[in-house]
Amino acid sequence: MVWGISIDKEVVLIVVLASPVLLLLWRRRQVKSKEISEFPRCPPGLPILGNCMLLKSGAHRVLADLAWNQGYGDLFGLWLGSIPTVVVSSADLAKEVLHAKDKILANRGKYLFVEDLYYGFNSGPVFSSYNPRWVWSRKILTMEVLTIKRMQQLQHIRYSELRRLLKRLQDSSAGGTRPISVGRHISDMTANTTLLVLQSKLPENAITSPAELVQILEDEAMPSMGDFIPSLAFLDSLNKRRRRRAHKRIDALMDSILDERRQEMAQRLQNELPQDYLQVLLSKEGPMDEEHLTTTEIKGMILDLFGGGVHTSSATLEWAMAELLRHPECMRRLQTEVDTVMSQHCNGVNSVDDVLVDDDHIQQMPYLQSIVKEVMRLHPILPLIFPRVASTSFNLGKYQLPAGTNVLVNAWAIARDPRYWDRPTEFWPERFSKSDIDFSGQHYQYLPFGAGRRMCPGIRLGLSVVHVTLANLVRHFDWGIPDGKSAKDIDMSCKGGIGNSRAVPLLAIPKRRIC
Ligand code: HEM
Repeated sequence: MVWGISIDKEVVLIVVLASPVLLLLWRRRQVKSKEISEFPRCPPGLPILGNCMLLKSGAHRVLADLAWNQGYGDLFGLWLGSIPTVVVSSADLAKEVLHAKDKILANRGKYLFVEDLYYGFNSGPVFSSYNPRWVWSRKILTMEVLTIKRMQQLQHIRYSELRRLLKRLQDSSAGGTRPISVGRHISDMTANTTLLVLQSKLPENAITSPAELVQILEDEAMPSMGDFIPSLAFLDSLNKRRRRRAHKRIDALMDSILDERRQEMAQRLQNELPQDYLQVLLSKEGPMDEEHLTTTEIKGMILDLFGGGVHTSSATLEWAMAELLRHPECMRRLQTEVDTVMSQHCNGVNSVDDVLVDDDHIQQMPYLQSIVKEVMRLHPILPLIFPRVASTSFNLGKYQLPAGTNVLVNAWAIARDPRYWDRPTEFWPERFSKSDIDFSGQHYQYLPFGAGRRMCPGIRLGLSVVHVTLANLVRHFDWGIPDGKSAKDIDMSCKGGIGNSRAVPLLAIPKRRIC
């Protein structure tokens, strides 16, 4: 999910027509805003809607422009309907939000789509409030599910999906003569891989395929007007019905996955069962108490792990391929690094296909690691991280802000800020070769996985998928740009919506390499 609001034109029209009544409500909000002493300066907004229209699409760019070019600076305010919101655009303030005030700001907002499409607040890790149950379930995720050991146990699944991807690229491009949609192929692979690490096999004849599930989450998981102006929630009723229908399909898929495994658990010994995420979670199924996860919580966790794992990795990989196509010198240097490392592992092997680049090889590929860091600097998939919501009043900068304030950290703007980065808008992976900046959430000018207690728990898996897939894509193929186009023609705009995806799908021609 990204912080973009779905606002239909009709809604704006209705708001205008109903403005006399709504103005009364607005006056009440204005009174409330005056009660907050010294709220940071806000850009002008519309009655009732406040600044919602600013966030319609590409919010991170619009907010960066306000901070940098329109004099609003590192900390400014917004009124999203009736919700007081502040936007942070410096590393120091990001540190205050994600480190010093991390506990107060560890809540998520309550969005209608979480009720309709997901399993409600507090059932999955992503949208749960910060509470003891969330702390416990997060511990399960980090200590039992998303561990290095389990990643290693499930490595073979990932590698076999990767082989399938490489074969599909070869086939779909008709042996390197036809352009293919890079992102779609990679997204199919990450969707299959994520479902496989979750539950070891792809559901057969499922009501909803992995690719459809990705599409549903991409289309529907987005805040709507009623989240910010509760009195206008009724205007969202058509979308609500669509989200509920989508939820039914998701729930039927979850039921079939869970039922099948429960049957296996009844028939097989513990050591004969797959060691996947589902097994860890289902082995804790039970009543709502301190030792068990309820069925709804398990479904919520599976959905969040799927949603968290698929799009983030595939969108990052698509950006990476776009940058490499635009910078052939970086592509060549990367291929040389990968070939050099792999030549030490290919003795006696007949074909490049026989050996995949895997996690162990990645350690020996510093340039690959710099490329991935640089791609995530320029194209963080959650450019505003996830909004944090204050559980009590708190101070930020010179302001005392009330409980319920939403805080947006513009990680995209901070990662392009000349105060922290030389040549900030350039793709220049070498910047990381002598730098100690990493993904750990300790460097607040660089936050692709967030920071603090709500930092991404899937960081290891996400990075492994991105590194290993990218290395294999350039090892196995030379990549060309479709006829009549050049590197300059590759559109680098982003679309808004879920994550920071590319607006225009990347087309390229993979030509098999013989090393
Ligand atoms: C390149 C890959 C990935 C990127 C860039 C990424 C990025 C992020 C970011 C920025 C957040 C918000 C952190 C915050 O609020 O401070 C997040 C949260 C989350 N991510 Fe990831 N992620 C990736 C892969 C994964 C994977 C593979 C999984 C699991 C399979 C995953 C599961 C989650 C979950 C469950 C949360 C919510 C954590 C919470 O609220 O406590 N992510 N991710």
